[in-house]
Amino acid sequence: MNEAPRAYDVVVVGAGPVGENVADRAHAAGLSTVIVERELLGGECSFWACEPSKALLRPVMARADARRVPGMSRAAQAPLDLDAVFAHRDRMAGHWKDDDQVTWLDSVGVDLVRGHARLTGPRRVAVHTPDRRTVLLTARHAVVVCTGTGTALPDIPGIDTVRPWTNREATGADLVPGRLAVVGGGVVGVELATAWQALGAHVTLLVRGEGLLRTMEPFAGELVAAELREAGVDIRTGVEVTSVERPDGTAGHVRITLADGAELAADEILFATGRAPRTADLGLETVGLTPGTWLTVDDTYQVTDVPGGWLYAVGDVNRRALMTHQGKYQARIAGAIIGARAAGEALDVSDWGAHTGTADHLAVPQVVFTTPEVASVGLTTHEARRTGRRVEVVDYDLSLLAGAQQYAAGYRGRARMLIDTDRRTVAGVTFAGPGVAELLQSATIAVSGEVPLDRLWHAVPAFPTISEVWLRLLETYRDEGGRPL
Ligand SMILES: Cc1cc2nc3c(=O)[nH]c(=O)nc-3n(C[C@H](O)[C@H](O)[C@H](O)COP(=O)(O)OP(=O)(O)OC[C@H]3O[C@@H](n4cnc5c(N)ncnc54)[C@H](O)[C@@H]3O)c2cc1C
Ligand SMILES: NC(=O)c1ccc[n+]([C@@H]2O[C@H](COP(=O)([O-])OP(=O)(O)OC[C@H]3O[C@@H](n4cnc5c(N)ncnc54)[C@H](O)[C@@H]3O)[C@@H](O)[C@H]2O)c1
Repeated sequence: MNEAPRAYDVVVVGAGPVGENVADRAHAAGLSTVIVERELLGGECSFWACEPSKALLRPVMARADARRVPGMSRAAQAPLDLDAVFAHRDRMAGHWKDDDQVTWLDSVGVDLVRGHARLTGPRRVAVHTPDRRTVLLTARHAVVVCTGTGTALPDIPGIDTVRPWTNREATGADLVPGRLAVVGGGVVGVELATAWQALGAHVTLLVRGEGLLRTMEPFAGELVAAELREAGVDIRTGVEVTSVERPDGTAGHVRITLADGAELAADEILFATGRAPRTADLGLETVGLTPGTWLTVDDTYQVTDVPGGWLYAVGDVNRRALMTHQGKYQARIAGAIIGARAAGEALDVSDWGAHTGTADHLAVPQVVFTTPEVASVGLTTHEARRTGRRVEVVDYDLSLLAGAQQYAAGYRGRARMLIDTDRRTVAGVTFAGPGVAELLQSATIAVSGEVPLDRLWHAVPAFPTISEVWLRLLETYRDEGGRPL
């Protein structure tokens, strides 16, 4: 039975990390707000992506570090305690329960409707609830779509018969497969190959291109590939999976055929082949959009092809920067924008202004949790070439740092800084090496703050830490200049 429509200022669809933050900010701006969720509040990140994957990787990375510390190396040779690792993962995934998020949502004054939401026209949303009711919602100011993404499975013969792993199975499994094939050499592929190899699987990484982590500086993928190989991962580059099947039925192994006719067998196959927007069953056709497509937005997160300025898309679903922290940044800005527009206030839409998304394309920080870690922000040389930016490139070998030698015997790592030649500011930084993740915020501040090089000389890194790389990069630039692209 349908109830009478409930009117709110703001209707948020999807309670992943991004939807939760949009709702919080909209409510904080004085707007009545409801959020709709069909699975668990907290979304992919909390239960099947960031949290469980990092929980699986933390012991792996700590053991890799310990193995390089003199005096600890022998103690760190033991296999991982799988029960303890999985118990940690289960805890970090909140045991796949969202009670804490419900309590939090309640505390910030946002209403919750559980069920599957679909647009039914401008400013209108119908929610089909688990108890088969339809709740109708209308929005006075904004509907904000934060429905995220799911694994984009390639259209390969047999794929629907082999029970392929996606990020959900690969972050939630309790049993270690004997042989795991991972398709895709992006972030998900390399992180989960790292985790499952260390947990005891024999991992084969099937990569279409010529290297790993192709959107980052090439040295990052090379360092990660070298360590994966040392750990026993069979990396095959330049290969294309053309079909998959379980010849002995669902319990048997997966036979994987490659474009060159080669075959291999695995117990499970993980597709880490990118993401697809969750917009196929969202009623997009009722507002003139095509179901299943990404939602293109302007810098205020309004969907560009929908008139009236009431439809926003925030987080993964707008494809600007598919990371939790970046989506939450967008959520804070979008909440402020919706609040300001509702109050009739003027918007500050200049770059880095309060009402424009800037960091999600000019200063996107990312950490890849592998051994070694990779951390990058801002431009890469590839991006600089593509966009025609005038930059100079400065490289430094991290193993030369006293801090790196203290950190680990035989430390291997590298850093690259891109200097904007005209403005003499830092346009991008990439670090690859053990322990570099926590260095990243220093680089993010330099890039987003557009800190002049002359002032960076006064930001003195402590001795002996890996952060002395900042000083060495500046000295290299002073003494040798940067290499123009
Ligand atoms: C394996 C893996 C590891 C990752 N690790 C990291 C990491 O370490 N750091 C990082 O920053 N990012 C990481 N990411 C990316 C991160 O998970 C996403 O960027 C983030 O989850 C996006 O948040 P979101 O709120 O936009 O979408 P989601 O988290 O996908 O949430 C969307 C929510 O909308 C709900 N929903 C969808 N459609 C409807 C509907 N019609 N009605 C009602 N509800 C609906 C869904 O159920 C879901 O709860 C990882 C991704 C993967 C796959
Ligand atoms: N630590 C983190 O911040 C983190 C961790 C995991 C995921 N993420 C985010 O999640 C998103 C998704 O990650 P992802 O690794 O799935 O996507 P991705 O786009 O980064 O990488 C997918 C890879 O799969 C390859 N591929 C696509 N189709 C293929 C096919 N048919 N056969 C072989 N290879 C194929 C692509 O060429 C690409 O290299 C990323 O945007 C990433 O930012 C972030």
